Amino acid sequence: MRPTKKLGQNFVHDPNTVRRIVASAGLAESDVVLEVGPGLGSLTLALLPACRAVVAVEIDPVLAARLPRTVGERAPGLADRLTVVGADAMRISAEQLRVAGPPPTALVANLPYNVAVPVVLHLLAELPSLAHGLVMVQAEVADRMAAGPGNKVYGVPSVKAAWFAEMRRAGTVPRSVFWPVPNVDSALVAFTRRPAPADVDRGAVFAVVDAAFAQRRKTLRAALAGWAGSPAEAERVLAAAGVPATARGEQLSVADFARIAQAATP
Ligand SMILES: C[S@@+](CC[C@H](N)C(=O)[O-])C[C@H]1O[C@@H](n2cnc3c(N)ncnc32)[C@H](O)[C@@H]1O
Repeated sequence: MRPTKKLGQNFVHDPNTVRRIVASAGLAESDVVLEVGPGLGSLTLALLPACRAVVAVEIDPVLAARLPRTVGERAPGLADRLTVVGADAMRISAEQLRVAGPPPTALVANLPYNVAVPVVLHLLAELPSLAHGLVMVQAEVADRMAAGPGNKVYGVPSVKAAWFAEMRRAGTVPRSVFWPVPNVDSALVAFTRRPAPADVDRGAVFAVVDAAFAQRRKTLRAALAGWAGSPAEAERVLAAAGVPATARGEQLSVADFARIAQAATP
């Protein structure tokens, strides 16, 4: 096969890395694992003995068609634990996965790098059954996903990820374990879902986050003026939320953003 860059096809050929990913994922025997982008199946083969079932979502029809055969040849005793769904993980619905079997409880994936953040956010939003997981992503993306307020790489992905789960870095992975070798290093991010930080519409909170970081260097009074309708209204909402109007988005936690959205909700 010829790997395509567009689909982020860099395959892990190192058995130690694959074992490390599975060990770091902290799977229980009862877990149903959602694997995004199984590719040639190296991670899939290591996941199957460690959990109850694997649902593998692969966008590339050639790879999706080939995977059951690979598992049938390499791990015939475990082949009935695998379901392959040929689909785009960024758009997949809970309903599409429901027909594939029991709801997935864990996400474990070596993600296609160009869409890693939107895939993780989409799956956490769409599948409330996902309680924990471990993903391999580009090292800089891992930093951003796990960053807290005040960190220089804290931004939209950090806050949105924190809405759904506690995210933490779980080690780095050298580029040499991939074929073809990518021009970036990778890192692991582990997560555990947590209750939503507030009883407020997620879309409303994310709209505040997008507005606050669209003009990162500005104070919230200025950055949120367009979102609120005017600088005065932004100031009123911020005061009601107990957030200083002179603060910047990069200083706020997801709970602060939730309070701002709540204060703006009639
Ligand atoms: C980085 S490779 C990982 C392959 C394999 N898991 C491994 O570790 O060797 C990413 C995989 O995701 C697939 N992929 C890319 N975009 C996708 C999408 N939107 N939905 C599902 N799979 C996707 C690619 O075809 C590729 O197989």
